[in-house]
Amino acid sequence: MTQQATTAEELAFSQPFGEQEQQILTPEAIEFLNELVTRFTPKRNKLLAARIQQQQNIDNGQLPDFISETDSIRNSEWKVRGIPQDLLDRRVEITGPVERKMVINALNANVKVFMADFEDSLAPNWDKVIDGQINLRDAVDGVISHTNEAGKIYQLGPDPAVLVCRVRGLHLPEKHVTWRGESIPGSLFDFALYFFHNHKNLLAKGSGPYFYLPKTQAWQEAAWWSEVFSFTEDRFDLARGTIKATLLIETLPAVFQMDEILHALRDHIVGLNCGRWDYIFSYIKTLKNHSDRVLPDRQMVTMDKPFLSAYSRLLIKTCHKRGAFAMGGMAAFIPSKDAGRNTQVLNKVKADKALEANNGHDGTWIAHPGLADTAMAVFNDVLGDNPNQLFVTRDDDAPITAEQLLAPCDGERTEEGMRANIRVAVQYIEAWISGNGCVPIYGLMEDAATAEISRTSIWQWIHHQKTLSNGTPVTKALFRQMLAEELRVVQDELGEHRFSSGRFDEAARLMEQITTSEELVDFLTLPGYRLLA
Ligand SMILES: CC(=O)SCCNC(=O)CCNC(=O)[C@H](O)C(C)(C)COP(=O)(O)OP(=O)(O)OC[C@H]1O[C@@H](n2cnc3c(N)ncnc32)[C@H](O)[C@@H]1OP(=O)(O)O
Ligand SMILES: O=CC(=O)O
Ligand SMILES: [Mg+2]
Repeated sequence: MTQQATTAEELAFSQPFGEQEQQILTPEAIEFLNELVTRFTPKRNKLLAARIQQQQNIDNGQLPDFISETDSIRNSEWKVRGIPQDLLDRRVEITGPVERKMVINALNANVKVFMADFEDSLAPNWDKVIDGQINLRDAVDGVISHTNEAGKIYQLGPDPAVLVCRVRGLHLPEKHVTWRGESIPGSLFDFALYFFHNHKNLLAKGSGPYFYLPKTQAWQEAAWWSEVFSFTEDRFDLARGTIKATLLIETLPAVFQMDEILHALRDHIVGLNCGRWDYIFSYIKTLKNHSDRVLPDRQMVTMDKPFLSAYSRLLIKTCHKRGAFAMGGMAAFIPSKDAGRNTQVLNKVKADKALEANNGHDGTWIAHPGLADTAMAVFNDVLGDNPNQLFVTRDDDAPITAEQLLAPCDGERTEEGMRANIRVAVQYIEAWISGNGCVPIYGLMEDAATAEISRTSIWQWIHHQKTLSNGTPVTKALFRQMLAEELRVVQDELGEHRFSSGRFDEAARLMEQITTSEELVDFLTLPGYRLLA
């Protein structure tokens, strides 16, 4: 094992370079990473600072709105550069963390695209991000295989899904690599390494370096990505527009800037996606000081609620006007081994996907291969012989207003809802700090986005002194009492062995801190990352 302290100018690596690192962190790859970090980190830091400024305005009473300075972009005619052949039909996309077996299963599923995730579903400990890069490289090379403990061999089938890599959000650092003494942006780490190791082979087989960009809050962030992509294309002598991105509209500020985002990235963008779970989290976070917009129990906040329906319809309208895809999002249900319950799950998924397809979305997300046939059948029905629904312009939809996008969501806040939020958030945090970023809890897929909704809901209910439907005021004391009680419930559910060998004390401590703090903690993954290897 070689200890690699510093390399290429100023990047410093805190981890030893073992066999895995040596495959991915080659001198040439580091040189490219170093160029990106040096060139683009200062601007990224300014963009994060601008988020804080924007949030202060909203905290002081302003509501998010469309921007008047960019009227000309919204009101003029233009289109995005174009969509590559292998992305023209993406009616069902599976998502999942970049673990070896799951990568193979996802690529073999009955889907068009696999979104390989370094973000919401990955707890980015060092080994996992390096391993994830190796897995994706091997998948692109067509040589990925895996043998499980029972001896079952996993290999790629004949017609794997198109690979799209989701890099970490702009806020997430990669703490094992520093530049000028600061952690480098995780997004640049993921982008640089995936691009460097795969672009040639992807292009050689008629695909390309495709990315999903998460948690954007402003069109200037999209412009930053455009600069990163253009710089990379020039650096590797590739034609402008070779790198393609789909950007998640999953923050409240971003929904007001969709035209501007598409425009800023017009050489590279192929579509936007309704990342509904982060969007709901962002609605809570962005409007955290607005007592008239506190959300009810999490399960009440469904895509047919007016503010979410407006979001989906505006995204479709905006994208299709510009020749870009309008991707739907994730139903968090996962298959059940109980046949009766599974029928219910499939019916719920069917209804959710039918709403999206009938709205005009070009495709949708699933969290589990067991949902592929159901989602595919719904989209096949609506799309017919068309590969997508770019022709659905929704011209008859009345203009969608800021008021509709911000509309308060009706529904009860219940004691059971609050207790469920606690159990879900604590179990998720425990999994995350233990290195597992996506887990099934009570029949739902839970990841960083869904867990954020659970923990910020309680913060907001405390902050605005809301009352539960049984008349009990939500206070810090009530939360602390419930946290202790629900930990015992979790202990009973999981059994003594799992509970005592886990990190539930640390998870509960973190949950207590971020729920009772005066200021809302921006992302649970930031304090969580300090507890991750
Ligand atoms: C809000 C958002 O950001 S959504 C996007 C991020 N979230 C995700 O991507 C969720 C991805 N999904 C998952 O991680 C998983 O489905 C979980 C954790 C929710 C459930 O996983 P499990 O408990 O392993 O499910 P289960 O036991 O039913 O899996 C059955 C098989 O399907 C595989 N599988 C399950 N989900 C996936 C997936 N998303 N991709 C590929 N394979 C999968 C399992 O690996 C397992 O394979 P095997 O039979 O060969 O061993
Ligand atoms: O990333 C997707 C989401 O729903 O959040
Ligand atoms: Mg998300």
